[in-house]
Amino acid sequence: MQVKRIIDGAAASHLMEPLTALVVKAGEAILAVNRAAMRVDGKQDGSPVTEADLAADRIIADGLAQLAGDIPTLSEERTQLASPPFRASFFLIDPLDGTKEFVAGRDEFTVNLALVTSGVPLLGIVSAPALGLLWRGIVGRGAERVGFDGATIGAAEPIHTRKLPPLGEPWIAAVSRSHGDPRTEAFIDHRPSAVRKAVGSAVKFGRIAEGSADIYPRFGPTCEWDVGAGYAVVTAAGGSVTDGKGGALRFGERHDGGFIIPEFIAWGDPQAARL
Ligand SMILES: Nc1ncnc2c1ncn2[C@@H]1O[C@H](COP(=O)(O)O)[C@@H](OP(=O)(O)O)[C@H]1O
Ligand SMILES: [Mg+2]
Repeated sequence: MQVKRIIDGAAASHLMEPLTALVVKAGEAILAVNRAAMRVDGKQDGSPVTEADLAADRIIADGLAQLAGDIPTLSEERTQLASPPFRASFFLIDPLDGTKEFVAGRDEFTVNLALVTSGVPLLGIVSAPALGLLWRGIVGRGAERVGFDGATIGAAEPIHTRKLPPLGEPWIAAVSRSHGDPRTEAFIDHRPSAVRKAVGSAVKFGRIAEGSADIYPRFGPTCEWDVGAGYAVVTAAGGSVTDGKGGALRFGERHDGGFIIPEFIAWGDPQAARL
């Protein structure tokens, strides 16, 4: 029987640099694709997939096999190969999050990579290749923002979420540019002084983690690979990510092969979750 590996925070910290290099390499492959000439296919769920999604997925799959081949992986582009539930540690990957942004020629798309242990994201990297910026963190060990140019990775800068501004002062709600929904709108409408900021993909989690946005509510469905890496980064930076009612989220544990997260809220200031 295969021994299932449990990666803790200390072991995860040894993986952070090689995983960062891998995510940056996947981003280079995405940027190398000519968006004007590429083919855009539709997936069964209606979302687009391009050669860039597949190229990034291949690089990450090969890299993870070399780096930690005994840890299972769940990728958006390879769900048929996954065998949930994942009880120990597994990698959770969205090789190109915000494909609609990418196809539309905008810059807010990301490579998301999380290491989940016992149902909870522990390590996360959210990389925005076209912005030359990534956000990364390990829960309990802090979060960082790192600039990069091609394969050259700059110095890491510690980041922290910010406290919710005092009552009456404006605060920023990050919202999807491509997938609005009425319940998210109502949630924000109920909170006075909230200013909406449309941001594509998991860049929203990065903005919460660095303290330039306060809340990212999402009352429409996303998938576990859209959220796992951002969950770890925001939590490591001092925030929290909950279900729509403030309860815990779990990852990789569903038996039915579904990976939908019906709703979640990322909070920069965990105290604000009580608002
Ligand atoms: N109805 C739905 N069901 C599942 N996931 C959805 C969805 N609508 C949007 N998403 C997810 O939201 C992501 C885009 O986020 P945003 O709207 O914040 O830019 C998409 O990621 P992909 O681009 O990787 O497919 C997609 O997976
Ligand atoms: Mg996605």
